[in-house]
Amino acid sequence: MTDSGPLYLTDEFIRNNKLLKLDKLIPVIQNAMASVSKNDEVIQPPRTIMNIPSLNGALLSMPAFCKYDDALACKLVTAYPKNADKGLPSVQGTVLLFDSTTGKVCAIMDGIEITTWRTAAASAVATKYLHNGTAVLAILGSGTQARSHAETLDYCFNFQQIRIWNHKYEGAQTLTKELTAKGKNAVAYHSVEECVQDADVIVTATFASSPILKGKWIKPGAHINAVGAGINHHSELDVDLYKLACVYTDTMASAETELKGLLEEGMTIEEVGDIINGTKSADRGMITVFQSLGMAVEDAVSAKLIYEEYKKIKK
Ligand SMILES: NC(=O)C1=CN([C@@H]2O[C@H](COP(=O)(O)OP(=O)(O)OC[C@H]3O[C@@H](n4cnc5c(N)ncnc54)[C@H](OP(=O)(O)O)[C@@H]3O)[C@@H](O)[C@H]2O)C=CC1
Ligand SMILES: O=C([O-])C1=[NH+]CCC1
Repeated sequence: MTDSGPLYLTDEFIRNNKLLKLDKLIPVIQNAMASVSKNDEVIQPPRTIMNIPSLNGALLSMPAFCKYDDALACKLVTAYPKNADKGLPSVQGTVLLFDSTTGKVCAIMDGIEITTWRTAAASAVATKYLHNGTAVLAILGSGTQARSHAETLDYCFNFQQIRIWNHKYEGAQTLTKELTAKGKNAVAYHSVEECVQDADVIVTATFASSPILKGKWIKPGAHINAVGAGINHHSELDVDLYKLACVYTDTMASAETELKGLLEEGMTIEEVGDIINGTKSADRGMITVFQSLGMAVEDAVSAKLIYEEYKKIKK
């Protein structure tokens, strides 16, 4: 019996062949988020987060099975915040996609495209279910996630203005110029307070290890997608903001360990999936926070989507 081994898809191939288009990815991610909040549809053990303090890096292992999409996969992903100094992405990884009936590896994929777009798609889904307005989008950070969030959220909501703040102003200017070149009304800000004033939707996508966003700056009813995962998952927003807001996440199973600090403060956290499924209703009018942790099942269904799209172009 001959076996040519698993398919290998690079980030470049996935990007160049448009195997992860937003019109297909967003519904797939929405289904995954909804499935997590239903019994029996997703198997997703808490991920292993191995911090390596001496190297200022981390390695995460993220396996998942989604019955709905028949997607069995495992992502290994690293986060090295200082990689920009070396001209490398901070978050890199590999996703193994398995045949769920035999356990055979059917594809090995680079994980940057998957992580970049599935994270923004999850924020777009959360925003769809929790927001109250879409005139002004404010993004804190100007890296990979800031870019994918600008594109994905604008694709979904067509904002009148996109504001960018970065701890180094040049980063905000660069991303603003890129967005302006694409015909967007984009503005770079020196101050976070001014950037988020009266914003309807805010994204935090930085490696900040102490709070950069304060509750007192946010207008009532604004929605925040808190994406950054520096030293821990809730370092970008100050505690007062969490206290003011209704807080949602992607999976409570991870929140119980990764958001332990917030839960110990007595905060209630709900899954966005329950809102999608209609089993709970959103608190419209309140400030809402989607604390994105990132889920293995998002990687699994994205890898499955890429594999199916690849089979179409190879026919
Ligand atoms: N929730 C999820 O599912 C996922 C979360 N993430 C997290 O999202 C965040 C952004 O990732 P990504 O865009 O890939 O990384 P990038 O390195 O591409 O971007 C990081 C951004 O954070 C800024 N930054 C770095 N250090 C600080 C600091 N101390 N204070 C404030 N800003 C800072 C950088 O600015 P500059 O470059 O100018 O220094 C840059 O704008 C990370 O925390 C990452 O772990 C990533 C993937 C998935
Ligand atoms: O979910 C994910 O892939 C990640 N979360 C933080 C860094 C990478």
